[in-house]
Amino acid sequence: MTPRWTTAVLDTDLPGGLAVARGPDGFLLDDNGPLFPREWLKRQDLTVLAEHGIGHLDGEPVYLLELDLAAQVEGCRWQGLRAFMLEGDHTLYKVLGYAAQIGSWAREHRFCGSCGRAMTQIHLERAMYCAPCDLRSYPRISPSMIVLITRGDEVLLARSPRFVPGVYSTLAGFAEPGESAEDCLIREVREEVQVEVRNIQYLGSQCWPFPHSMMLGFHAEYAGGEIVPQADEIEDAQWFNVHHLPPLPASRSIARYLIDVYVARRLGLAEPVLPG
Ligand SMILES: NC(=O)c1ccc[n+]([C@@H]2O[C@H](COP(=O)([O-])OP(=O)(O)OC[C@H]3O[C@@H](n4cnc5c(N)ncnc54)[C@H](O)[C@@H]3O)[C@@H](O)[C@H]2O)c1
Ligand SMILES: [Mg+2]
Ligand SMILES: [Zn+2]
Repeated sequence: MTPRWTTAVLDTDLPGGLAVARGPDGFLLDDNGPLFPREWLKRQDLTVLAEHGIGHLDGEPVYLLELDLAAQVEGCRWQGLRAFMLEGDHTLYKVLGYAAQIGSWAREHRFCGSCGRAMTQIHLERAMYCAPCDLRSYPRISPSMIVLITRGDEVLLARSPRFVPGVYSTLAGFAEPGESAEDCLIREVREEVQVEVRNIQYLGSQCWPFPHSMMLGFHAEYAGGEIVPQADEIEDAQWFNVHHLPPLPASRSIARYLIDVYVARRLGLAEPVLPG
């Protein structure tokens, strides 16, 4: 089956297509959603920092207008990416997640990180270029490990002070230079709860565009230690029985998938599918 959405670097000199506008408050939206005829959108009073051709949705070229300010457009409002993740068409969320990552990269790479001069877009390549330094800057992706630790019928879940009240999730953390995925996982688990793990199994990955994580999801068995939550980062961490789970993360997140897979295996239910 042909996918509905494919990314591509499109020529911004060509006319036509659809476009999304992204500003400090998220994406512009009207009753038809966040995709507008591009020529119409460009006639609105918007301060465009950068324009990028980002791909094809149902065969139509899609462009991104990255804005400096959130303008008022009649009949339209602004909505953050998280709201698109939580509900609505998943393919549309994928388009917007990609647009958000390209938008923040374009915004943050207007100037060369080495010499400070203005950079230019390389034609038909997703890279910004500084000629004097011969430096290319590509979109930033941050590998992050996420792990469900289990002990028989129990799963180790924690909450960060940033979470919605009551919600508990799996442990996660960013890879540091010099680490393998497994090194990072073991370090993060030690830092966040002072627990040791074994039998690390990779389950799958997910793009998490908040702002640019690539989540690598694992299952690990408990190997030892008493839970000691990391000050400031972890508000609470506990073992929960699979029959008595607390409120869990959003159903489209890989955190939720890791929990649902284990619960399904434990209870002999059908396994869930990881949303891409
Ligand atoms: N998709 C999911 O289900 C899911 C669930 C949980 C966490 N996450 C994501 O996983 C990522 C990591 O989780 P965390 O917040 O617990 O990370 P973490 O445990 O590494 O702690 C966050 C800290 O890491 C540092 N940091 C921030 N950005 C960084 C980067 N790009 N590289 C290295 N260090 C960085 C900062 O000091 C920040 O305070 C976040 O993007 C988070 O949103 C996704
Ligand atoms: Mg963490
Ligand atoms: Zn330079």
